[in-house]
Amino acid sequence: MLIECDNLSVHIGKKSILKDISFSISPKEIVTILGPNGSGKTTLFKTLIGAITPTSGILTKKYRLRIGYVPQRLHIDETLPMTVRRFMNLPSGHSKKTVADALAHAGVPELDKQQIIDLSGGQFQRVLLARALLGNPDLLLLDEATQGLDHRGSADFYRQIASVRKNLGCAILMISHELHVVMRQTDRVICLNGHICCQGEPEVVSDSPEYHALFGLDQESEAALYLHQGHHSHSHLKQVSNA
Ligand SMILES: Nc1ncnc2c1ncn2[C@@H]1O[C@H](COP(=O)(O)OP(=O)(O)OP(=O)(O)O)[C@@H](O)[C@H]1O
Repeated sequence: MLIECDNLSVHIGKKSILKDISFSISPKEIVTILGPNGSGKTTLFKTLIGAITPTSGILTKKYRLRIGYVPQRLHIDETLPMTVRRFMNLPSGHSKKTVADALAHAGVPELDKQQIIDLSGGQFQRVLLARALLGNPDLLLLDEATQGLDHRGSADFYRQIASVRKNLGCAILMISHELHVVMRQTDRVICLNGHICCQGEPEVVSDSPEYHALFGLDQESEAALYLHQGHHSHSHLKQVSNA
């Protein structure tokens, strides 16, 4: 077990933001957090990295757990010329090989001399991913890392994430709005709306009434479309667990 939340609650001022959150992440697992705007996803991430102290409950981390963080977006001043290699060496320097390896794992080995402002959205997200890999994380947190990418760009990015897990063996916890795009690459989904509404394997969650209540029919039909494009059986699925 890398990280475990046991009945975690977070209040900011008098407002309850997260209530009775319990889940754990095992080594090499890919877990996706889904939730509508304002459901507490970012607050949960901030709590996991220690930027917010839970009001109650217990957060347990593996001794010396290394966490890599890929932010939703990062604003770079467009007047500031900066190559990818320089960006990768901020705030602290790394060997040329370490930077090259991280870019290769993120699927963009050729970008090191490029100017940051010339990168496409998808390339920049991969550079942010490479930067998060520099510390050789046990657990990678991705906060809506595909925001602004189209479906194909998002699907490509999630495939890259799956290959990072395969090649580097780190666990991945990511926030996404797109269950239908991410479901092939995720082991487990947690639906959050201040509390955990449901969690389980992606196909089970996408069929669950809790998920439908949270996301409505649009997501339902899109998820069904993606699900039935694949050739798999539903018979082996585990039960969804309700919190
Ligand atoms: N520092 C803060 N002070 C007061 N309220 C806050 C603070 N941070 C978050 N909140 C509130 O907590 C709730 C959850 O916010 P959070 O950013 O965690 O949600 P989210 O699921 O990440 O949303 P989004 O999908 O829009 O990014 C919101 O109602 C937000 O207004």
